[in-house]
Amino acid sequence: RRPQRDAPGKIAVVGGGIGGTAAAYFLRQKFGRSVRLEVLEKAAVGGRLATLEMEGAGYEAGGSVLHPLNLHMKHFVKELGLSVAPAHGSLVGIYNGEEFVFEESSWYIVNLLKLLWRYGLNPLRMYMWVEDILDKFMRIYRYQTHDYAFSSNERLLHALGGSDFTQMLNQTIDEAMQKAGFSHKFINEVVCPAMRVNYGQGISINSFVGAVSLAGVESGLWSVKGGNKLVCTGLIYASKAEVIPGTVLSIEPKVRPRPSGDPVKLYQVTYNTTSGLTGDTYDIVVIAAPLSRKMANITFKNFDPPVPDFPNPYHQTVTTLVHGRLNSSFFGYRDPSAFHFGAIFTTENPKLFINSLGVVSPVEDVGSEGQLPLQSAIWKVFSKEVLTKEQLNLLFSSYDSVKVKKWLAYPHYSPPEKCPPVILHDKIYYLNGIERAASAVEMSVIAAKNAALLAYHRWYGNTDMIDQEDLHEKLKTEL
Ligand SMILES: Cc1cc2nc3c(=O)[nH]c(=O)nc-3n(C[C@H](O)[C@H](O)[C@H](O)COP(=O)(O)OP(=O)(O)OC[C@H]3O[C@@H](n4cnc5c(N)ncnc54)[C@H](O)[C@@H]3O)c2cc1C
Ligand SMILES: CC(C)=CCC/C(C)=C/CC/C(C)=C/CSC[C@H](N)C(=O)O
Repeated sequence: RRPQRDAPGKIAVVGGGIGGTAAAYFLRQKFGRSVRLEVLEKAAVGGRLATLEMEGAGYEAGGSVLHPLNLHMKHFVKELGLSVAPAHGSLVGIYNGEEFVFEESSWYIVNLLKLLWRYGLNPLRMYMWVEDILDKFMRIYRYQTHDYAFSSNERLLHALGGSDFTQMLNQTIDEAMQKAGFSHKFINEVVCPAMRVNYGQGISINSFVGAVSLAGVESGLWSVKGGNKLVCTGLIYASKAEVIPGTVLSIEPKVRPRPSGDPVKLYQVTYNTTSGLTGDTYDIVVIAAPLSRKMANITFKNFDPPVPDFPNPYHQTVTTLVHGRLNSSFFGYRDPSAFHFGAIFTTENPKLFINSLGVVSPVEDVGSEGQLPLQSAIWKVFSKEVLTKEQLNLLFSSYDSVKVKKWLAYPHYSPPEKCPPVILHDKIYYLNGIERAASAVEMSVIAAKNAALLAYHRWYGNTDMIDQEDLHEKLKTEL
């Protein structure tokens, strides 16, 4: 479609994580070569995609695994000439604080029989339940390939799975799975550990993020060779955006006269750099960082009506990398040689001070099978609080190095949830509201593409490309 007006002159993207860098990429794709794109980043490009160095090698410390059906991320890896590394599989044990309630065997048939014996058909039914949700979720790729955009996160979810999807934000994964007939034992012993390993929270999280979390323990997971953050630096390069190191402090609407005399509406973005306070004006602003006082902490000055606050508490998760030997007796194994788990998930137990732990491989070498857990290995521990020396001494019989990264990792989920708006003002778009539905790398990319399409259609007045009803039916007949 031929644009009826000039392209915007300058666009600011606040935040250089996967959401911000993907937004820069899609904005370039839509608005073309002439627009100046600036990505304002207060820390490191990559954001929650980051590695920690240990003994000369890098390990994923934040977002680490991607699903085989995360098609945007797959596309980026291909387009940017990066390589996929399959996540290595290790034997999983589910620990309840007293004993292992499930111990994975290296024999497929043994696992099948154990699962059937303990949980009946629940595991198979869960797989089908998640597949049904994923099937609907995949519709987003078709909509976005055809350039359709949504003005709110709720409308986007509704277009994928109707009111079943939007309702998922109003109930816990516990309620949803109980309603669907899953047993308490299965929910507590299998579903809950998956929520704890992925989101550091139990079965009271909303059922949409719960389903995403269950997808996050399926087989076929992968990561990016060299580190997932390479996608972010690659997207910056591909989008020809300029990264400005600085902390955005405030955004304010301004009206300036054009050379012709007509007024033009712009946004004044003020940011702090190492050389002091500075700023610039932009036609469009895309915010790609969680907006709350403890996170992006941006003041919206002189907006009428005011841009509201979004009370959106984020959950603290601590990643601890430990090079050492696990103390198998802590987990009730007197004979260390019988201990064969490379990943330990946990059920809800107030006595437990960890959510999970697992052997990890360096980002350069992710495809290789993990070391035998008995030998000294690099373990990644997820916990709510920073582990004390005493706790480390309980978990490990010996260790020589420890690295810690404290995150405000993802929303603290507490349904019913309401996602913050995508449109904060005429030409200010916000990506991270989608995290209230589910926080995951691919979710940020989907939100980034949606914001870029929305910004483009609203700039050129293509109202027929926004919030179309029955897209699934309409696109069935369109090739
Ligand atoms: C420990 C952990 C494990 C995870 N594991 C997975 C996983 O395995 N798979 C998965 O899919 N997801 C995972 N996630 C979630 C995933 O990492 C995030 O959902 C995703 O990376 C969010 O990307 P984003 O760009 O939206 O936000 P961010 O990555 O947080 O990017 C926001 C950026 O904005 C910058 N910024 C903030 N405020 C300002 C400001 N005022 N001015 C300028 N810059 C600012 C920040 O420095 C940051 O770089 C995990 C998250 C954590 C913490
Ligand atoms: C968005 C869709 C459809 C799928 C994403 C599934 C996925 C990969 C979910 C994981 C989300 C998450 C926050 C994981 C955190 S921990 C990851 C891993 N277990 C680790 O040990 O680092």
